[in-house]
Amino acid sequence: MSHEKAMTPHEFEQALRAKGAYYHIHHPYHIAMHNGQATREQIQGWVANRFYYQTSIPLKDAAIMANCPDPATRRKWVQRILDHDGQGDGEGGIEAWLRLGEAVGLSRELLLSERLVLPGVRFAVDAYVNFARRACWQEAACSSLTELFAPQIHQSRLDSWPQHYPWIEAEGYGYFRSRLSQANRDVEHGLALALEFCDTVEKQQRMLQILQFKLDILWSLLDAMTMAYTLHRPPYHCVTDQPVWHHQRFL
Ligand SMILES: O=C(O)c1cc(C(=O)O)c2c(n1)C(=O)C(=O)c1cc(C(=O)O)[nH]c1-2
Repeated sequence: MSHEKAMTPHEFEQALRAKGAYYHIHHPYHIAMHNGQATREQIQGWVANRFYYQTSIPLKDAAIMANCPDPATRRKWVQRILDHDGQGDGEGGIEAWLRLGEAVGLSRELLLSERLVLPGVRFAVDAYVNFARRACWQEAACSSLTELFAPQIHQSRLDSWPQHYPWIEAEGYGYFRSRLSQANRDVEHGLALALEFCDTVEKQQRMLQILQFKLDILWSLLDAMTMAYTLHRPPYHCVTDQPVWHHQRFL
């Protein structure tokens, strides 16, 4: 047992928010996209690789629900799955992302085939899903708190991409727009869970490490994309110019 005193809920929230310094909005790949310096191949690579994150989020949220015995929490959490999968006649985030793919010149079939998903991206995203399966549901739930920083990143794309990339069709931007309010609602729930659950210094320190783990995942996605699309060193580049890496989900 540590003799250090736990932070107050307000201080703990500030400590979680301070992790925004490490959000992927600060990654050079993301900065280049924001500044209009990204090539068509870099934008397409990002959209195709991020699709793997999009399709994995509902698996991650279902894993959290599978471990959560509290009906009140599940009742709220299930909305996250519906946001991505759609409900009734309403299309969800996965469909919106496929439209983003089309808007940047990638067919639905190509995105769905996962052929462009780099191994490093796959491993990082799979680590998130596997963490959600193994961890206690409160820790897994709070690992979504990078979403504290997400509305700003979606807004920044809406502000900058249409100016820099006139070749991207406007219908593609629906996903970013819909996440502005969805992410804010998710964060309200996630933050309340975190502040209630982390009532000791040990739990608070562990949760800050979990948030860093999640930030590391997002950063690693862009590192893998930098290797492939900026440095032109995709996997096996010194052996073959074919994308021979696996494109199957082994979760
Ligand atoms: O575009 C982004 O930069 C970004 C980041 C994140 C994030 O911070 O994890 C999410 C999303 N988008 C997103 O669209 C989304 O649905 C989402 C769900 C989650 C999560 O951890 O449950 N993160 C994110």
